[in-house]
Amino acid sequence: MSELTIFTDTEASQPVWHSTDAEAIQKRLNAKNVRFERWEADRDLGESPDAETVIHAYQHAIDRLVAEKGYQSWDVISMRGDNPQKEVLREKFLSEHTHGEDEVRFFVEGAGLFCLHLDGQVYQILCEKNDLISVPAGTPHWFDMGSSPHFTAIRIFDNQEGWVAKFTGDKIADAYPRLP
Ligand SMILES: CSCCC(=O)/C(O)=C/O
Ligand SMILES: [Fe+2]
Ligand code: NI
Repeated sequence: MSELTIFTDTEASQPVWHSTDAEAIQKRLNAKNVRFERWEADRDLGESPDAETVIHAYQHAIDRLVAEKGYQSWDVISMRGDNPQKEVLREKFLSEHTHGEDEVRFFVEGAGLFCLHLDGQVYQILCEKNDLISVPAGTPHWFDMGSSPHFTAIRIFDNQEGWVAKFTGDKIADAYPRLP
């Protein structure tokens, strides 16, 4: 179940708001210009799908986003607990960063925790299968995949280069809850 938990950016131990209600989550996020929708991730991808399989299965969803917003490229990130890169990648995404474009992600398997640093607050969104999220360009954020990751997400970019991040150097992520 998707969840949103909101903290102030000065008190990491006491949430100020929490919900698992998709409509309430959407309302809160839309108020911050964050797009959050429940799409349908209903294709059978097998145990450990490669990128081509995922793209092929969800070309209709990619086409819809491209038609809507003119996005230019996409890729697939798929993580499992046995990935030898899991610790390195977890650390990388746990460093607060920004992108020069909206961060558009469609979760087609599993779950991961997006943490947005917005207007003096921290929005922790547990995104799961079926969730489409789009975080505005320039929003400081981090992402936790947990110690035993299990997710597949399609990443849609408004550039030809794909994933480009600017790390803020702020250690704020260290203070906030993470996935087990
Ligand atoms: C579910 S995609 C996570 C990795 C990533 O692309 C990113 O930018 C995290 O902030
Ligand atoms: Fe990011
Ligand atoms: Ni909860």
